[in-house]
Amino acid sequence: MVKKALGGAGLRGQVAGATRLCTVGQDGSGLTYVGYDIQSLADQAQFEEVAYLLQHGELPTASELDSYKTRLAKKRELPQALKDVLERIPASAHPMDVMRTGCSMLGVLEPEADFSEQDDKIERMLAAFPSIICYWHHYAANGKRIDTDSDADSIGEHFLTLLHQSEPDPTHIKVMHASLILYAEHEFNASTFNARVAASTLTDIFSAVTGAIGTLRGPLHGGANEAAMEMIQGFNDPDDAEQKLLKMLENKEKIMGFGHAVYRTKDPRNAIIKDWSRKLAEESGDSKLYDISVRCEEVMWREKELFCNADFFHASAYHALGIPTALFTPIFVMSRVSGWTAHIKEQRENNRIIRPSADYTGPELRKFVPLSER
Ligand SMILES: CC(=O)SCCNC(=O)CCNC(=O)[C@H](O)C(C)(C)COP(=O)(O)OP(=O)(O)OC[C@H]1O[C@@H](n2cnc3c(N)ncnc32)[C@H](O)[C@@H]1OP(=O)(O)O
Ligand SMILES: O=C([O-])CC(=O)C(=O)O
Repeated sequence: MVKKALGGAGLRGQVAGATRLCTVGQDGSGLTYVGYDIQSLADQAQFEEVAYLLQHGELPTASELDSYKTRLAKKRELPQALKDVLERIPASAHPMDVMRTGCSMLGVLEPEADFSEQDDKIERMLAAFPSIICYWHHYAANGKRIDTDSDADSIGEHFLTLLHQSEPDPTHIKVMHASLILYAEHEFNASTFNARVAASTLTDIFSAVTGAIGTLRGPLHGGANEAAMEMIQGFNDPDDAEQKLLKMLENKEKIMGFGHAVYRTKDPRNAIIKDWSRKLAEESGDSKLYDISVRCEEVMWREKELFCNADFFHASAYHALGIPTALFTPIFVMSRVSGWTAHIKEQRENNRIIRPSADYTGPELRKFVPLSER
């Protein structure tokens, strides 16, 4: 008898472990990081406070934050051997492949000898990831070898400084803080679960994060911000967006940036990034993509009761910051590495190898037929 494959249900709703790091979709506490509501964190905190919270379980005091940021700033520079590898990655590569390769190479050059080094390695990845993507971006585009150090006060500012090779607008730095906070952590999403499975084998932290980057890359997960951008750029105006969306829905196409595996009526991160996208549109006097995005949101809710997830309004917001579309998902990596590594630490604290069972759906026992008789 052929049984129904559980995998087809995507393990939806099944509890696969415990975490103190995050709630997703719980009534009354939709999204919290270590007990703090996402709205208050995105409104009031810097990303570094949130990264510290995830790593250490408490918000930092002013002096703890100061020394944390000083340590991170000292870890931005890349070793020459890593720059050499980045220079060999072709300009045609996807930046997520660059992130995956860069993370893996960092683990080759500066391996985690034992778990006592984990906090140092986590800080290294947080600090170095923006440098990795920007170094490759400039070298691949025009052969320019940028300085990967900067005087920036934060990870978001460092990224914008390296990307644009100029001092960022203060509003843009605030958007980066909010965006990195929104993307930092989300319980047992696919990439985090991947990181925990890897960690449960007691592998090193770079291997676990490298796997998570590969998982985040897919358009059903982190890659949706890039895919959403490609879609909305194909719409001329809100009416055109509505017509084309209706056609896509008729053709049963997936609309990127909509829907969620856990949330049923809204993603609490959407209102926050949507608000930033609106402010950026007002500030620049160019509201085309914002207006198109709002119409998409209306049509999707009206037609399918599907709502924007964290990715959808990130597309227009990042575009307004002058960020190339292919770099959208690498920014997600720069942020989510804080959540992945917090989960890796949590897994290591109380570890047992993660090894579920499968419901067998193959043939009954068969007699082996030798090659010559087949
Ligand atoms: C940060 C993040 O990773 S957030 C997620 C980013 N991903 C995307 O934006 C990609 C587009 N969205 C999707 O593919 C899905 O909504 C997922 C992957 C996020 C969640 O998938 P699921 O948990 O399987 O979705 P769910 O069970 O709610 O789907 C219900 C129905 O709505 C449909 N649906 C869900 N999302 C969409 C969408 N974006 N466009 C069109 N239809 C959709 C499903 O196909 C399904 O239809 P069916 O019953 O006829 O098969
Ligand atoms: O939780 C999920 O399945 C996907 C998601 O929104 C995230 O990882 O931020």
